[in-house]
Amino acid sequence: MTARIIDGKAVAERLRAGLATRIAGLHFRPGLRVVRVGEDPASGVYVRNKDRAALAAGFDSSTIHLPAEARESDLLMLVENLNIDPAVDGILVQLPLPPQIRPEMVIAAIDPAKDVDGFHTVNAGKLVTRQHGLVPCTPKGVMHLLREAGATLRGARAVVLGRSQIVGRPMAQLLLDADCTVTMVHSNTRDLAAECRRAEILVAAVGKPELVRGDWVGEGAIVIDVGINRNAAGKLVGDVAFAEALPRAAAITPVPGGVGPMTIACLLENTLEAALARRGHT
Ligand SMILES: NC(=O)C1=CN([C@@H]2O[C@H](COP(=O)(O)OP(=O)(O)OC[C@H]3O[C@@H](n4cnc5c(N)ncnc54)[C@H](OP(=O)(O)O)[C@@H]3O)[C@@H](O)[C@H]2O)C=CC1
Ligand SMILES: Nc1nc(=O)c2c([nH]1)NC[C@@H]1CN(c3ccc(C(=O)N[C@@H](CCC(=O)O)C(=O)O)cc3)C=[N+]21
Repeated sequence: MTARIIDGKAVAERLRAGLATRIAGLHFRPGLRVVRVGEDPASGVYVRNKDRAALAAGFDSSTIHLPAEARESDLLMLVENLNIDPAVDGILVQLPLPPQIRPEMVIAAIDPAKDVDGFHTVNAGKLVTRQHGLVPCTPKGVMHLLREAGATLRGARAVVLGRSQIVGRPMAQLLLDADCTVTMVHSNTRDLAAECRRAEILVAAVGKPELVRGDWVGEGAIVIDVGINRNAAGKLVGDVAFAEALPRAAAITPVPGGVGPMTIACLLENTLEAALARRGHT
């Protein structure tokens, strides 16, 4: 068998086109502000991609760039101004931040109703208690891709590799809510390969280039590769050895062109959701 390649770029384009249509029918433009501090080169690419996609879909989007030496209090004051600005529906503070700024303080300062990353404790708490809130973009994008791939979720054995606050944990929660049988594996797991091999749905979010080898992938598994890493040759690769996984998986996402574009599309989806919720639509 050779796996079907799940085209995240195409799915993201369709999602964004749907958002553009909905926004064209509104009497206002949902507002997104992306805050970038310093010059992290990877952030530069993502922030530009977000801005371009947001503007194309009809959002009122802009990036606010603070210098690398900005103090935590400068950023907190900026967040407070965005919180009270009625034109702003979504606030995203690009991570990582420079070392003098504590990310948890900044995330806690964002109005949960404008927290389009879904990182605030209020939104994280809503996710685990199954209340309606803003859901982190990357796991939300993965769920879209699984549905597009025609995956049967109910009762499926899902394995999530990685347990970060922004990807692994919310990912496991969403899979659980979709009635998967979920296993989370991490750096203390004994025999990672064996755990992964049992997965019917395998989501890799570890940040280790090509950690998941071909023989970690069960026959017919659906493999979602969240990782975005540069390998020794400077090439962009995922957490899964793509060529090795291809003959075993039923479907697999590529890197680039898989989960990454979905993260941006879901950021826009969250911004529209936040804009409607703030105006009393549900
Ligand atoms: N496509 C997209 O839109 C996005 C992609 N990413 C990418 O996804 C990847 C993961 O990101 P993120 O979740 O933020 O990363 P973190 O570094 O926050 O978390 C990594 C997780 O993987 C686990 N881990 C690390 N090494 C190993 C190992 N050798 N074996 C088993 N488990 C391991 C860690 O375990 P432990 O908890 O035990 O330390 C941790 O839970 C990165 O490549 C990142 O660039 C991230 C966000 C968005
Ligand atoms: N507050 C915050 N929220 C985030 O969601 C957030 C963040 N900080 N910091 C960094 C990570 C990473 N991230 C990506 C977004 C898009 C692509 C993406 O579009 N990737 C494309 C292109 C990749 C390329 O060519 O470099 C692809 O995979 O095809 C990747 C990664 C969001 N993150």
